[in-house]
Amino acid sequence: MSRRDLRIRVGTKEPTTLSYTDKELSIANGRATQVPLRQVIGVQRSGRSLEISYIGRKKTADPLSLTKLVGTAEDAEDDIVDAWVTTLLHLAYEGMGVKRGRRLKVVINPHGGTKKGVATFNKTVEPILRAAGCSLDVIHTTRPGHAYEISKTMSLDYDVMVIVSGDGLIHEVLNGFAHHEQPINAFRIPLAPVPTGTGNGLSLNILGMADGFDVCAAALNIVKGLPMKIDVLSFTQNGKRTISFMSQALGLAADLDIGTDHLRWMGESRFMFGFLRGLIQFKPCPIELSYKVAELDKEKMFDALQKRRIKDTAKDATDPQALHEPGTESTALPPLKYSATDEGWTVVTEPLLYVYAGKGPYVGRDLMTFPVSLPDDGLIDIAAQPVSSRSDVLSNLGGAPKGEHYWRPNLKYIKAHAYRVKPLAPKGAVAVDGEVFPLEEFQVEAHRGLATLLSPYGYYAAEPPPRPT
Ligand SMILES: Nc1ncnc2c1ncn2[C@@H]1O[C@H](COP(=O)(O)OP(=O)(O)OP(=O)(O)O)[C@@H](O)[C@H]1O
Repeated sequence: MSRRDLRIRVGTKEPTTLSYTDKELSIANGRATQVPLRQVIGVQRSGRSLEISYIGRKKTADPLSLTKLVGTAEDAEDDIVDAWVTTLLHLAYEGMGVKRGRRLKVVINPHGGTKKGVATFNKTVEPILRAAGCSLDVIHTTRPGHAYEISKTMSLDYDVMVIVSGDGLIHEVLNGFAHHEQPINAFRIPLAPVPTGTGNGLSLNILGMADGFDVCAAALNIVKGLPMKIDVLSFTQNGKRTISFMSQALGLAADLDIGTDHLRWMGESRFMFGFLRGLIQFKPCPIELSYKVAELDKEKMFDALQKRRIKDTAKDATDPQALHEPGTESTALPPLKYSATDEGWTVVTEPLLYVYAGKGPYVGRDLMTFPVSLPDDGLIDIAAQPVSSRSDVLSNLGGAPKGEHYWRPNLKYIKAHAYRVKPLAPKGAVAVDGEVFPLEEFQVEAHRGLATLLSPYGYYAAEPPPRPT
């Protein structure tokens, strides 16, 4: 038996042989189960008794869940058991660049989504975090704006900020960080969402469509995810700067978020309802859009995304020096770089039905609005739909869940350093990360790699739509 094998007796059954490689733990008792070491989260040991905790699927089609394998190593000396456990845990944590026993600040919105945040956290998420030896400091929000205050004033000696809610609370937390007395250090604390809201776009972007709503996958990301730097955007209106991490929506796109609040019972379908309602009205949005162009060629943007997904990005992304632009080493929020009077703004002259701008592929379950968005290119993706026919727009909409609208020639897709919007009529609204702002002149620019997420992959997990043949 190699030093990596250990026989334990589980209950009265035949002995189970446990063995590990650098990649996985194998559990064999008649049939063998392989558990990737990334999914092994903890071992409790008392003498020769062991409790091994891991996240897995009981059957292939089952959701992820926490399993605790309890047994006694009857025929091994204490020090053999000790060495076996120590090496296994080392491979499952430090060997993957992950610190054991992360200190977590956990913010839960009891009113997010279907109001199951607290129950879900207590029943499913917390046991995983405890089994992984994390320390928890849990706060339930009591009102809108509470998460903003918490993150604005919190001590920065946490390894992770866990947010149990939807995208609205993430927006609040990032704005709290922006107003923290040490904003740059606050933004260095990685965020890890647990999807219990109505809109969980960030969770989809981190975990992908298959796992994006799986709170066990989210819990595993809290325990084992690696830091991934992301750009955040400054939305500036009337001299006031708001941090936006996901989207700004105008025209038909704003109809998704605005005026559908009373339809929360519909869950995410309310966004589709809003879109269809806007489509029936089919009004161009009364704005002038101008941008500082970085790229207009969809082929090149797609290739850049593919390259990014191939290389081992988690390593690059964890190196803060690689991504922070000069100037962000200071403790203050980076200053704005662009103004209306600069040279080099491109003005869009044709009428637009909607403008959707932001970061991260998914903005919701049925909408992969920015399929080629990169976490840290320092650029804003803009999808602008010129006024064409309803059937054209409907075809684009049909492909939106998988981002297929991206390749349609009648959709303008721009990567920009910054953009500006000037209203041409006094009425309307802009939705910033789902929050309503008046349609008054505003500017948006990107801050490269300013904030941090935990990610299993080191890149956004959305599958971009294939290039049409
Ligand atoms: N205790 C509370 N009572 C009422 N509202 C709260 C409470 N705590 C936080 N909120 C507010 O709930 C809003 C929605 O939160 P969040 O986005 O996380 O959930 P959601 O269900 O996905 O909502 P949305 O669809 O607006 O994104 C936030 O703007 C936040 O300010």
